[in-house]
Amino acid sequence: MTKPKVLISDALSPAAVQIFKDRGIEVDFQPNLGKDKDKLADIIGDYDGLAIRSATKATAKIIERAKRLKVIGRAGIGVDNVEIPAATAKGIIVMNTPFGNSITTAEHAITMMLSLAREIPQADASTQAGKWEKNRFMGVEITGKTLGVIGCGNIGSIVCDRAQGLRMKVIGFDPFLTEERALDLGVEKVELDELLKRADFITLHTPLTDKTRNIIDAAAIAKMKQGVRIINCARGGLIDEQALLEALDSKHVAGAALDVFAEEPATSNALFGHANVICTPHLGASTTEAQENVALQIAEQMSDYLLTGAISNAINFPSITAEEAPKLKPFIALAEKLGSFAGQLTESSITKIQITYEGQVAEMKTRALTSAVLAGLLRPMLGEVNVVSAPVIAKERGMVVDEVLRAGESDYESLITVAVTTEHQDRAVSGTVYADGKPRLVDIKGIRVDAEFGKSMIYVTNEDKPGFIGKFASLLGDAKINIATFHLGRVAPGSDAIALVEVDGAVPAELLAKIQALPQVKQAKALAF
Ligand SMILES: NC(=O)c1ccc[n+]([C@@H]2O[C@H](COP(=O)([O-])OP(=O)(O)OC[C@H]3O[C@@H](n4cnc5c(N)ncnc54)[C@H](O)[C@@H]3O)[C@@H](O)[C@H]2O)c1
Ligand SMILES: O=C(O)[C@H](O)COP(=O)(O)O
Repeated sequence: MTKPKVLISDALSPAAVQIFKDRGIEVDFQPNLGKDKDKLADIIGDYDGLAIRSATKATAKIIERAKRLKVIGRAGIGVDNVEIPAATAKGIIVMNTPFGNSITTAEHAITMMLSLAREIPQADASTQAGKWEKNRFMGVEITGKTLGVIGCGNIGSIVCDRAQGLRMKVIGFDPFLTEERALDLGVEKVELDELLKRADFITLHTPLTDKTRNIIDAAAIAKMKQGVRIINCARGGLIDEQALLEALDSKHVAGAALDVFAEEPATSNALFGHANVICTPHLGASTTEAQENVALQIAEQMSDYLLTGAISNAINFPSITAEEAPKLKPFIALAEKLGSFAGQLTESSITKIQITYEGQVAEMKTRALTSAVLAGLLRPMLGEVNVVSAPVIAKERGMVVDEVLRAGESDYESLITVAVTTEHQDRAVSGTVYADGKPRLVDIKGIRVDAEFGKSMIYVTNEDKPGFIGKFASLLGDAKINIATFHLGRVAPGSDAIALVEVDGAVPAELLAKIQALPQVKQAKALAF
């Protein structure tokens, strides 16, 4: 067998090079190559593995040229620099190291908060310039102050712990934070508006998703206390930078500490030079310890995959063997989509997930399928959850996951049902795979349907009364949204009904609001698969 060949195109710790060599893998270490996308595109065709940090953008264009690439390994957490659908379409595994730099990044957020409270960078620059401006710098104490943590996952929860050590009162907003987990963390669980209203300091620790983009915008800032200080060591797009600038100018926001920016590398930014802004160039994960951790871990994971086929911490595929793969593949897609369907409809903490496998699918590797359901379910909230970490995350968050296996009890050869219990409601959705290998939705909340999962869909629950379909279709027509497929179902004439409509293109928020306002409509949601 020829030796697999790996390219390291970012500044990983050299520890990774040694691991690859020790495992018998040829390795090419070009720490600055990631910044030169043309050169990367020219040479990527020679490699089986690509190891990166955040500087390399593994775009669809690069992936297209990666003729023999089998694995992209991210030595770190965020994989927003990898076009996952493009990699998945080519069968390239994308893996990360979800925990290796969490402590270091949490420490950076705390450092930024303290620097902000005492204006350390500004005072340092002034002192070293020989100004001795003792009266210019008047800090604030953090003891007894309220810290609002938005996103209490791996990093956020470490920040909560450290802040309590600094005698702060910690309040947290995270839709996936259960009361039990909040109690364990010693955090008061609050809604976002309350956090914005009460916090003296606000720190962000969510992934960048459609739901979190610009979570701190002008409207959110308007709800904050006068003199609030904001820290962002997560992702740039979480803050509307223009709105922040205006709030800093008006002194509504007393200071901001930013490690990440809407556009990176951030060599110019409207916030640069503001007296109350302190910045670092995406240094959250930059400690010797964290870089050793993530480099060693990614090199081991990539070597395992290239040499033995074992998969761990994959974002886009569960751990399965080569023999199992072809049979499982369509059911994995079904499981992820059913989970995603349920996840996109869920707005409060999930307490229980029951997955029932009936017929032939009950004899397959249901653990992998359950992981795929959980990854699909959690991803709309958590962004970078993968099939390996999804069960751990679900457990950590106090979600009970039940698998039920039944041999040949349904009308279908194979049927998967995902039932989700939240603090407020129960919801079940079932699907199957037909002979064409495509996943289908066959039951939603006990209502029979037969629908494929479209890229962009509108899901409506309504009262089965005359007039709804006409009004609904005209709203779409007025918005110039083309209907691709239309599926209706109901419990009984005149009772609860659903409409599941595939449309061409994204669903604008204004259109959704108009659908929601129709008299027969109980709920309208835009879904993406
Ligand atoms: N600055 C850096 O160098 C650096 C280093 C590592 C990670 N990061 C970034 O930090 C962020 C957090 O990483 P992590 O490892 O803690 O991730 P995580 O997945 O463990 O935690 C993210 C948390 O955000 C929560 N969340 C999702 N949507 C939310 C919403 N709308 N409102 C509030 N909470 C929401 C999730 O429930 C989850 O608990 C990520 O964006 C990651 O890419 C940055
Ligand atoms: O997501 C991450 O792990 C961080 O953003 C760190 O990115 P870096 O490896 O480029 O420092």
